[in-house]
Amino acid sequence: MAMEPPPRPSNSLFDVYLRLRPSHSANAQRFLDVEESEADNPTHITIKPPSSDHRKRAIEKFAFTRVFEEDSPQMEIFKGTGVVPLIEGVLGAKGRDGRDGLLATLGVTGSGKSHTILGTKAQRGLTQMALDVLFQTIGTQLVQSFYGAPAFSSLAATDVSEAHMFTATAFLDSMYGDNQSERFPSRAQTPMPDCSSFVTNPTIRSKNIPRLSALPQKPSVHDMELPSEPNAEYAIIISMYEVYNDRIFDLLAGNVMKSKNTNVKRRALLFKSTEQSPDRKVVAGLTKIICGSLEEALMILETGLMERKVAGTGSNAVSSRSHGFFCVEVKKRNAQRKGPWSSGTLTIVDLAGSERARNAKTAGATLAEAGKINESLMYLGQCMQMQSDNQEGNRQNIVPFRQCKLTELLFSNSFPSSNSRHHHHHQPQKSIMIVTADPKGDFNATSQILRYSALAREVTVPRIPSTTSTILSGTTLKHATSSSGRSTPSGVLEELEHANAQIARLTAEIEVFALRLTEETARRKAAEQSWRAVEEHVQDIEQEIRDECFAETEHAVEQERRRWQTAWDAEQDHNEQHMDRKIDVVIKATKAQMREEQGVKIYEDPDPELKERVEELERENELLRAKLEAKEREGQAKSASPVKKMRVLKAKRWEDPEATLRVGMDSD
Ligand SMILES: Nc1ncnc2c1ncn2[C@@H]1O[C@H](COP(=O)(O)OP(=O)(O)OP(=O)(O)O)[C@@H](O)[C@H]1O
Repeated sequence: MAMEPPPRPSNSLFDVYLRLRPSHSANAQRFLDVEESEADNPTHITIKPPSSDHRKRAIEKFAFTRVFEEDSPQMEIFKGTGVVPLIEGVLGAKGRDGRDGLLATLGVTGSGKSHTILGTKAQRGLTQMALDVLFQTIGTQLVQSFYGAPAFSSLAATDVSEAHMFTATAFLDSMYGDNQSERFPSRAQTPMPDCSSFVTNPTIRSKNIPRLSALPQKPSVHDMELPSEPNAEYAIIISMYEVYNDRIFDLLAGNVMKSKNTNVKRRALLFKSTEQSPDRKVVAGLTKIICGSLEEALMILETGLMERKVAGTGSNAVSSRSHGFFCVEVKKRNAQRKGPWSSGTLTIVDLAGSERARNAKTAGATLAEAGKINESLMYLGQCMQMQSDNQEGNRQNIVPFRQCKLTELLFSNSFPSSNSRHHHHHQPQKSIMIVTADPKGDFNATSQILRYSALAREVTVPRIPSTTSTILSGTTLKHATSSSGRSTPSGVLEELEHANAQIARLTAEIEVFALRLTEETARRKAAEQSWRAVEEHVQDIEQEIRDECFAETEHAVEQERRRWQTAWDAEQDHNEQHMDRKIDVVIKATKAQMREEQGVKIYEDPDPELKERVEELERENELLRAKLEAKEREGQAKSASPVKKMRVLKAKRWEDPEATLRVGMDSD
């Protein structure tokens, strides 16, 4: 790749900075050098494989937006990497939406990512400085955000991500217990709210409470106030999550810290489009905290970091195994007219350290984890390479950011959505990547990161000093060179020299080819992997479609069956009725015929009146029988003989009028 002049206009979507850290090991060999620059700030570095590695001699040169050397303090990084313009973008121009900003650090484990972005016990990182500048700029224009304040409900209503929204005071109270809120007074002077979704666990209180006084105050940014809109009111909403094994976990839900159990099952969140945000994906269901002061925001940050650390101790206490996301939403609206809130988000990302799986003395789950980290960083590398190719203006490649959660979260806001007519007001996100490196650290891991993150790269192979000339320079033999081709000593030497030069050139070429081959192999593997991922995705989609089609067909078949059944039943009824009518007609016709032909008396079905009459007679009969029995009992009592009694009963035998009818019908 030809070397490009690197300092690109800062309005490009993606800037990549390199920060070198002072090395621990004084004796280790340095493999990275910063090139002197004619401009004020260096932009190029070269790396040479350590001399212990005899096989490789290629020198690689990389270009960055700017290179910060070992002695650069935090403040220089803050001012020199464009974080301040990023914050200005998030605040937005007058009357306009803010522009989303992304600040991320990338580097080998231990190269200084967390040091840069989150600071140390003694020094603040870029995150704390950025928060300070934000709160300082907004000053008294920050809204009252307590429960019941008009701003609180309107902010909660504006959220499109199905978030659980809390005020900082309520959140901190729920995390650390009673009365803690007095220690971090909100500008809003929040009354004690009802915060039912958090259950205070008194056992974890005192130990974990981050102490504000213990947090570093330096470097100070008190002289860095940015312009704000005079008649606007602002709100600052913070959320934090981590991406671990390609799954998203809320860092402010307090799951791990509250249960004390580091293996507590955490619910993964989805990155999806919601009902209120159909054209833009968001992390749905996060805990979001409305902050009333810088102190509150810092406490929230510490709380989320603690959760990340505690959740991570199960696997590795030292290195960050997850990608940490810290999001600051800045909302703005007219203070008098109120109206809708506009919004811009600053996302700060502490990426997991890249390391070679075989270097990590880990096994099982942790190894799989390392695999996931490397995989997601590899996808990130692909995206960054394509992005930088695109920015060079050569080609317009599609950046394959949908390959994993990490790249999706980092890049999906960087491009206009395919459905751009819906959110034309969203400017693409501006991103800053700070690559950290130890110039005396792990050569292989560092060079890999530099290769895919640099804005431009060039490989050269230095000429090897010819062995002949080395021999010659060490001897007193100084023959005149001969080009005649005769086998004079000087002619042989010349040929030898020539051959050696060719060997050196070919060796150099082989080396460049070997390097290219390694890269191409890595690219092929990456392409194969993404191909497999796409295939799996396609299979999933196919299965989904099959399932859907199956369900639909089942439904349609069932509906059709029911419709058919109803029709069949109706048809049956109709047929039966028809048949009955036919039988009636036949019976009537037959009867009429018989009457005509044979003069036979035909008994008709008893008509209803006759039936009533029969029933009446039956009842009467019943009555009479009862009377009769009564009389007989009376007679018995007067000592009539039993035989005589029987005779009386037989003589009185009652006749069933229907029997007569039945006889008539039988003969029908
Ligand atoms: N520029 C620097 N100046 C001084 N000390 C530094 C610098 N960068 C890093 N360090 C120190 O080196 C150690 C490791 O750095 P850090 O934790 O930031 O690495 P990391 O890249 O975040 O690692 P991991 O991927 O494991 O999280 C820390 O003690 C940190 O303070």
